[in-house]
Amino acid sequence: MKADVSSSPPLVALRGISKRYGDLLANDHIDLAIDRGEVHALLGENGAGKSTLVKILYGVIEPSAGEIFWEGQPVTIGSPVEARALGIGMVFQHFSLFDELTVAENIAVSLSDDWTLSRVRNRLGDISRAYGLALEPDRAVWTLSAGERQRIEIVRCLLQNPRLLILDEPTSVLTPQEAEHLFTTLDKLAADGCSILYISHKLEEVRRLCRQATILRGGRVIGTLDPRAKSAREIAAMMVGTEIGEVRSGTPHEPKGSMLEVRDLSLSAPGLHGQSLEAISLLAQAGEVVGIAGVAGNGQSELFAALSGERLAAAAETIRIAGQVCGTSNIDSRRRLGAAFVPEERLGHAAAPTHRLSENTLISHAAAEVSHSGFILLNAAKRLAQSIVKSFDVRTPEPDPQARKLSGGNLQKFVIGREIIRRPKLLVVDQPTWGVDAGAARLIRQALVDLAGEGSAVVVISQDLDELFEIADKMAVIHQGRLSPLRGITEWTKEAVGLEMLGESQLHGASHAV
Ligand SMILES: Nc1ncnc2c1ncn2[C@@H]1O[C@H](COP(=O)(O)OP(=O)(O)OP(=O)(O)O)[C@@H](O)[C@H]1O
Repeated sequence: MKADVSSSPPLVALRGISKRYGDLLANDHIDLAIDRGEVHALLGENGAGKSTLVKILYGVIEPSAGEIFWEGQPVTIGSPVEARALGIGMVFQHFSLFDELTVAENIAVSLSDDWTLSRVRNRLGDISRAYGLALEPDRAVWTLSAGERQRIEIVRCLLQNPRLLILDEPTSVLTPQEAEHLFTTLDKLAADGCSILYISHKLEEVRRLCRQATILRGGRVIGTLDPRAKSAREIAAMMVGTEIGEVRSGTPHEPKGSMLEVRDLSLSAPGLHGQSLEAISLLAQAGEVVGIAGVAGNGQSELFAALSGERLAAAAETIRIAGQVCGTSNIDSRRRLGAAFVPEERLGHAAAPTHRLSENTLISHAAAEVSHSGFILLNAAKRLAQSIVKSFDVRTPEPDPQARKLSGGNLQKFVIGREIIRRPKLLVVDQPTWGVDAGAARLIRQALVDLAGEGSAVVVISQDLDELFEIADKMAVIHQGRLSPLRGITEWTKEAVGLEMLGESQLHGASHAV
């Protein structure tokens, strides 16, 4: 630790921090020190104990053992209020916002009383501009995309001039340009002496940003390093303890018939500020992965809601699944046609947090295998949950835990596994590898490619362009509720996708002969 050699103590030092959940040691005698102005990465596979450690530092959970030193003095951080009083700010992986309140109101309620609404509004504009984090103060949070919600969390912290800023997967829902803005901001903050503890599974950005990294595995520190001195591949191998391979492409397949056909789908915006969908047409055939790229907030969640039946189209013929018209059918009817859906928000939308994994299988497996004559077959549900856990390498802290007890990436594997194991004819998945580690991302991508290889159609809505280039056979880009033409993946370049994302392809004459 740097503390021993530098003349002044580090800003924060953790010594022997442990956290026990029943038999599980989520943190096992962790030592970690961060100097002023240091950008320090906390790395580790899903379930390694990263969130647990930073929640301890932010006063959300109490450690079972160990000490925290702030500028050399022992401190007890009993709550987030105490953490903030010390100068610790945190941006969480799961957002904690009030849907019905506006952006400015959400920020004001979380700050101390001297932050009046008008003061927040005034500062919000400055901060948003300075950091490239565009936000409209009067928009209700429920109308915002995940990316925009995360911006609120980041701005909320920055308004408090933190001395240590903790960011848990901050770029998962940002566009590459927004992420680059954020890095510039973080560089500036660090140059001004603010320390940053940065959790990310994106190792290239860790290499771009951080000078120090601590790697956790199984709750223990297994090493510290300068991430610039190693390749992303080497760091990933250290994290999971083994080399991570590439996704094997499926056997080249001839698309075999339409599994999803969308014709001229238009839907008004769900609320004042949501995105309307404009004449969307899309074809996904058996045996292929179709990618939908785009910047958050351009209609992805509205498209997902329309495809899944959470919102209904005006005419049934607008959407066909496996050849059957279903534009006005609800989600259960669409599941009965052989479709499966994985929404972006895993906790709350895709999984019920306080229910056990076995109970969470009922969300989409209500038919046949886990119920009979209206009765739930609990043992069958448990067996099903177990087989998902096994096939998708879901690491659980106990047998059949509540969903909220899983780390973010492990819950994602469970939710995707729950749908894939049904062998749907059509799978529509929104942001499949959000917050999952390199090993788990590979597992999920491979599972999607394999599903298509077995003859299903897979529609992947993703902000991760590299992911789409790796697994999609065809791709379209969504921008302001309109979908670009669907093209074979090899016909796309990153530049062409970028222009479509910005809605500028027509200006540059890149597409659409009329
Ligand atoms: N409330 C809880 N009760 C029981 N076990 C828990 C609880 N919260 C976390 N765990 C377990 O503690 C371990 C560490 O989880 P943690 O969320 O810290 O991992 P992580 O490294 O942040 O993972 P990810 O990258 O997936 O977010 C996991 O095995 C997790 O299942």
